[in-house]
Amino acid sequence: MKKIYFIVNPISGKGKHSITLEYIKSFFDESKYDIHVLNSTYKRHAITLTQEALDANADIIVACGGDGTIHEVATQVVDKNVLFGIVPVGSGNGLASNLSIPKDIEQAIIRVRDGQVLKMDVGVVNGEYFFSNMGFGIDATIIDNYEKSGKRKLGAYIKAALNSAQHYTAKKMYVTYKGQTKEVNPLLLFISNSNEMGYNMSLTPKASLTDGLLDYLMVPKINIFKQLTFGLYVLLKKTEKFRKTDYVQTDHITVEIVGEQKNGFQMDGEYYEYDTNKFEIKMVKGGLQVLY
Ligand SMILES: Nc1ncnc2c1ncn2[C@@H]1O[C@H](COP(=O)(O)OP(=O)(O)OP(=O)(O)O)[C@@H](O)[C@H]1O
Repeated sequence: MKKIYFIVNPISGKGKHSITLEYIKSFFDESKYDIHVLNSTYKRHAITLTQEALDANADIIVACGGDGTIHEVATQVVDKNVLFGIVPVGSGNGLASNLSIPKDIEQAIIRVRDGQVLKMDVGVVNGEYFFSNMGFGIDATIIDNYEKSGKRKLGAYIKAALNSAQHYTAKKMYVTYKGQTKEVNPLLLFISNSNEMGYNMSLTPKASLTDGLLDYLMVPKINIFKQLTFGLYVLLKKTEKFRKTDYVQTDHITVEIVGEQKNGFQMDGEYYEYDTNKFEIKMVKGGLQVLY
């Protein structure tokens, strides 16, 4: 008998999905599978629910939500003998797209039942896991402003992006990789495991979930016209060809932010603030066994 826990974020995406125990059971043979459904009722609740599933010796734990929910569930199962599944009902669904997991709920549940296992790499920043990407530049500021707005609509996101573009101030940082240290003032300092950010967009099209490497992309603070040009390179998925871009693939990066003691960054699309100015980013190769 296989024990499967589905951890559902009921507000993911537009919150219009309804993944109930009865619905999920209709896909599984009851003599072979013991199915459980747990709904998150507040931010980061999925972490506790995943612990509950682990304590109950789950064989498979499935995150039903967007990249935020995937982050909360997956952090608990890295390097554990549990399979991880995804039913992508978020708004962006970057990681699920990179794994070619269908957006159709029914098809995604069938992947959990019949799919193959991929041992995917996991990023680590100062001991915290991330699965898609993290960043110290304007992406972090946009997410911070968006979260502070308290709204979850696309309009709030666009407003946060415009506001951040106007008021963003680049911080001086020292970045070290492959034995060399560079001083940078980034508009973007983006480190990615996945080749998709969601909405079919990518800053790091060459990234692979299984190459043991992180893709580092740094674009310095540039004027608004050059930013628009860079936007075109993003749409064409050719960011590394933009003249000012520094793009490398490596398994170890350190970032030291000059001047401030408290520093924020985004990780899998959520904003975090740490009481340090030194960050070490590395990988757990093949640390997550994901069904796809
Ligand atoms: N019941 C709840 N009420 C409020 N927030 C919740 C609840 N359950 C989970 N959350 C929080 O909702 C946030 C967003 O979740 P998630 O990433 O799954 O959806 P999304 O933002 O629509 O998708 P994406 O990240 O792909 O754009 C997460 O930070 C999660 O902790």
